[in-house]
Amino acid sequence: MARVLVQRFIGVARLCGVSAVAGRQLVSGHLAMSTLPTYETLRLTQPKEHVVQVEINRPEKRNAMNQAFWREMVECFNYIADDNECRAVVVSGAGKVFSSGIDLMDMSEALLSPKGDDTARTSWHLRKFIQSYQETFTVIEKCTKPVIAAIQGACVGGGVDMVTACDIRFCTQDAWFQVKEVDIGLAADVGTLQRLPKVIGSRSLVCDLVYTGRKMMSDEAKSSGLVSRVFPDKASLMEAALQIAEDIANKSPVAVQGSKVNLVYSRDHSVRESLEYMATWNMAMLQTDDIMKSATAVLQKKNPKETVFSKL
Ligand SMILES: CCC/C=C/C=C/C(=O)SCCNC(=O)CCNC(=O)[C@H](O)C(C)(C)COP(=O)(O)OP(=O)(O)OC[C@H]1O[C@@H](n2cnc3c(N)ncnc32)[C@H](O)[C@@H]1OP(=O)(O)O
Repeated sequence: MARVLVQRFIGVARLCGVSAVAGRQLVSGHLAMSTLPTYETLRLTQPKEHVVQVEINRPEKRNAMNQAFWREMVECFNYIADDNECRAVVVSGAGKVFSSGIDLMDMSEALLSPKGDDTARTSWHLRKFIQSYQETFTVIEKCTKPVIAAIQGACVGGGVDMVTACDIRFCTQDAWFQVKEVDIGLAADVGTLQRLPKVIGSRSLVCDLVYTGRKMMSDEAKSSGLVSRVFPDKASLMEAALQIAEDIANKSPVAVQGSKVNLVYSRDHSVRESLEYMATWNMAMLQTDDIMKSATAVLQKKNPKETVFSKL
């Protein structure tokens, strides 16, 4: 029976022009890559085919999020969202910590002393400013490519806002997390209060962390579900993060990115609404050639790397 199915799939796959080409496209021993943009605060590299690594690159300031960072993240993720070579993203921090949160020495004047002709106008501008900072992390969620956060050392304030917008979180044993906004006199306003309760199940724990600003160490981060895996050091963390990114990038981008879109949707809607959305989504996406390619590879017990999917 299995053989008949394999032959049937192979027959149809041939008709569809599917070729199970082995290996990746290497150019003189290097992965072929499109030119990645350069930024002041972010370093983009392509460590594996179809994988982009976004590294916050201010290690001497513990990757504090200065004004350039808040702007560049939006540019960077809009670029990645449109880059059909990229199928998975790893975000990380250069040096010994992931991020120390907002740059306390480079906070925008729009935040510290908002201007306007009266209270309404001042508030209006401040609201727009806050929304623009919210977009810095919402772009991670809007980007249909899965984003894996690799966290070492401190992940403070804005760092927590950032990683809660990611799809998968891994950390090192020495990692710690701190929703520190109350300590600088504000309610966290760029994602933590909205996303953290959906990431970790316990509302009591969320309130405990948010109201006290205490540190949560990696073991508690793991037991609460904030991170799914803990590694002894940064080297093993990065290896695992890049490996899972590569595994994801080897699969059908139609299947993976459709899954992300629908997971994000279902987090914010009822099961009934989400099933409706899914049915409408898949009435188009089920017509992809990727199903035939993937099913043929499964039946032939091929390594997923051997199946080549066209760009999305
Ligand atoms: C609309 C607004 C939305 C956004 C809100 C966001 C809010 C937040 O993010 S609240 C959290 C603010 N962050 C902090 O309170 C953390 C402050 N930093 C630390 O606690 C420590 O630096 C840390 C534990 C992260 C690391 O400690 P370590 O001993 O390894 O380094 P340091 O010697 O302290 O720092 C080295 C240099 O980095 C500078 N630096 C560190 N954090 C920040 C920061 N958040 N902003 C600006 N600069 C930072 C520090 O001053 C040192 O610089 P230098 O003296 O020039 O060497």
